[in-house]
Amino acid sequence: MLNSDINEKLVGVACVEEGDIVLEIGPGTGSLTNTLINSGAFVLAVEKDKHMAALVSERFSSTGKLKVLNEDIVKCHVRAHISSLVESTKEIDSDTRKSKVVANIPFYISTDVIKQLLPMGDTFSEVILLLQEETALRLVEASLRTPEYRPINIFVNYYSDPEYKFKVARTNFFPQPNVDAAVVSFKLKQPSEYPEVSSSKSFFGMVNSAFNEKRKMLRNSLQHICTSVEIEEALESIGLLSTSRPEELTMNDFVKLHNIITKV
Ligand SMILES: C[S@@+](CC[C@H](N)C(=O)[O-])C[C@H]1O[C@@H](n2cnc3c(N)ncnc32)[C@H](O)[C@@H]1O
Repeated sequence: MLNSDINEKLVGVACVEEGDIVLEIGPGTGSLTNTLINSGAFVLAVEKDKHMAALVSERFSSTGKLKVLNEDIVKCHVRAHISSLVESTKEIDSDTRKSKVVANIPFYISTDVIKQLLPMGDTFSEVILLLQEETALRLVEASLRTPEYRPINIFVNYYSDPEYKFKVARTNFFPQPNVDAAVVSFKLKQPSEYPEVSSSKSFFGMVNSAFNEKRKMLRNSLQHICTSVEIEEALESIGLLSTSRPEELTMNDFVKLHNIITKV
């Protein structure tokens, strides 16, 4: 369970307003749920544990502000559930409003949740997560030419504008974990704002191939797409060295490279 001051700060970062629809993941006994409901939100909570789901549902049943799905978030059809909720809240203009995600997630599903939710800019305006601090720093602050720089950084920047909000010391949790946490906000891009690539599948396929052989130069690791000479020419045409390795390219560099080498 999380200290109530931190719940307040977490909800404050999300600027939750009366009538907002908020997805919460793993509500447990409902301490964050309580703060969300008190801020005027309607909460869709996805809780894997049957007993916890029943408990939290019962706790807030009189408010009419909580719907609990007893499901694994990773397998849940989030988009369909949110859009039917938006449809059913008649007084709200469903064309203009966007739902949010505010969650103290189980740390072990962080990567799966990020991969699942960040491409949902058509459904959510913002995803605010309490993550393990190390994960938060790796996702938001990993710099070029460091071992922490990975395909997930390209993924995060492709779909969102991430921001590290604040650290949450382990003493704010009960029971106390062995690690500190941090709150990160991911402002989701609308699908029309995604970098222009012919296919996101082909783009991330190229990024993953590049990082699979991280120590190799791109002119060697991407030879399944085109010849090494063509890769060298493409790199030089976007102002990079022909000997570049994946950790030297920003997300925009990868986009430019992809758009050239998939056309040759
Ligand atoms: C509040 S979270 C834990 C948060 C804390 N940051 C941590 O990692 O220990 C714990 C809740 O998430 C639920 N949970 C765990 N995995 C889940 C999943 N895949 N989908 C939905 N709920 C899940 C658990 O049943 C539990 O009630």
